Amino acid sequence: MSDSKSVKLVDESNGRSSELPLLTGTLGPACIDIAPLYKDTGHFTYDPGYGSTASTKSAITYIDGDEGVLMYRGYPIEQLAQQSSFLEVAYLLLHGELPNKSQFSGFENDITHHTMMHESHKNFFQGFHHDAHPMAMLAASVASLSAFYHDDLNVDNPEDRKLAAIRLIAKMPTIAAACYRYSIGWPFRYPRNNLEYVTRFLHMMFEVPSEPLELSPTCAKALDLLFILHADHEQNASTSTVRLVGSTGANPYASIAAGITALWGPAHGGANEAVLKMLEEIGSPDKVENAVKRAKDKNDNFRLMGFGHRVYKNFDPRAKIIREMCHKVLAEMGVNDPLLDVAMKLEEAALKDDYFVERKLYPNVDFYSGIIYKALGIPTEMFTVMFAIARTAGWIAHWIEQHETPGSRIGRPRQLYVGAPKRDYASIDKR
Ligand SMILES: CC(=O)SCCNC(=O)CCNC(=O)[C@H](O)C(C)(C)COP(=O)(O)OP(=O)(O)OC[C@H]1O[C@@H](n2cnc3c(N)ncnc32)[C@H](O)[C@@H]1OP(=O)(O)O
Ligand SMILES: O=C([O-])CC(=O)C(=O)O
Repeated sequence: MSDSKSVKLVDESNGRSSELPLLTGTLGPACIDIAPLYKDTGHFTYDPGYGSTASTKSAITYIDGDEGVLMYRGYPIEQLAQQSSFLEVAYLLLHGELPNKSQFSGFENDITHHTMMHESHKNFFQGFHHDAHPMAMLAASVASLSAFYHDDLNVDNPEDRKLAAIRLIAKMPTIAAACYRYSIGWPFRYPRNNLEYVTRFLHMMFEVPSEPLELSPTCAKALDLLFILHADHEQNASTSTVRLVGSTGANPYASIAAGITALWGPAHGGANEAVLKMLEEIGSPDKVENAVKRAKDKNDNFRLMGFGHRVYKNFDPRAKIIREMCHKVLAEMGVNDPLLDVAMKLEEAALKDDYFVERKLYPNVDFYSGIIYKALGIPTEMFTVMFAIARTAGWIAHWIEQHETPGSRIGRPRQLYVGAPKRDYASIDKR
């Protein structure tokens, strides 16, 4: 490869070399001339990073990246954020319609029934190093669900798929809280099933024996809102991973565990943890200018975490809602976090800077979420775990949709081979 914008293909049979631009497009007959090894592949599209390839049809989530529009099953995210609850949104993603009262109470009962972790499942945690990252424990723990619920699971049976979805959505907060408590050496808490989804999770996270946990309604509402906003986002890297793994017929727990590992990366869901660390590193509003300067320097690998998006070339609508909630939560909790001043100054500086304006780099969902998590007492290492709890609803909705779609095929992208042409093997003493 000669540089990042083109690829050099050499035909050693005649010594000809050609530069092939790294552009999205179709390698048709013209390619035959450039790359003899492609003669028999005919026609395919080269699209690094899948910038313009739709891998599937889906009826779950719609995004208009130029206008900053996001809808779940046709409902604008702003309306869901204001009027719905995470569990209702999970039902909507799974079933395609909002539930009526009896459907919702049935769904809530099903979820509540499955909140417990198997007692033997807890033993897995003892094998983890005490300072393991909670995302590492979460991924391994969710993958291990395959070892508990395999006997009765037939991925081709709609009832089994539904049960797997309920189990995952129900157990995720329990497993997530266990990851946190193990990391600080506290005993696990059983889920208190008389509580609602979000409050139950906060109790499992923070409750200390014999001390009742005081939770403000703002705290629970803020977390529920964050869960709604993170629940789905069409073919992001982790959801595409779930679908790719799912396309092989792998069980849902294995598929979702793969999604968790994809989410962990700092270019994706891991950005929420990276944002907070970046804001702490910047430290004060007067250091923002230097951070922006560094982010623009192509010789410095520092990027503004929480900025930019593959699809949104306008404000991420979720970031607007979270920013507003961030001010509200901090005000109601009486928290004065200087990191919010750094974040606001950073947003202001980037939005005025030609580099960010020309590239249409705006704050994304991860930019302000960490400041709310921090105010709620969630430790930084748990931020991506929080994202994973919410995204489980979207992941499993996609996994189910994939299995319900007739004619779904195994995911199998092609590659553009840029290696050596055919050559003859030489024995080791002749090399
Ligand atoms: C839940 C989520 O997953 S939301 C995304 C969370 N990730 C982050 O916040 C990490 C920071 N952001 C990024 O790394 C990127 O913007 C991504 C991964 C989100 C999107 O990546 P892509 O769509 O592949 O965009 P790409 O990396 O090609 O960037 C386009 C241009 O903007 C620049 N750019 C993109 N994001 C940033 C950033 N955060 N800071 C500085 N420059 C940036 C790139 O250097 C590139 O510049 P160039 O044209 O001069 O080469
Ligand atoms: O859509 C993406 O690429 C990333 C994202 O915002 C998400 O997964 O929520």
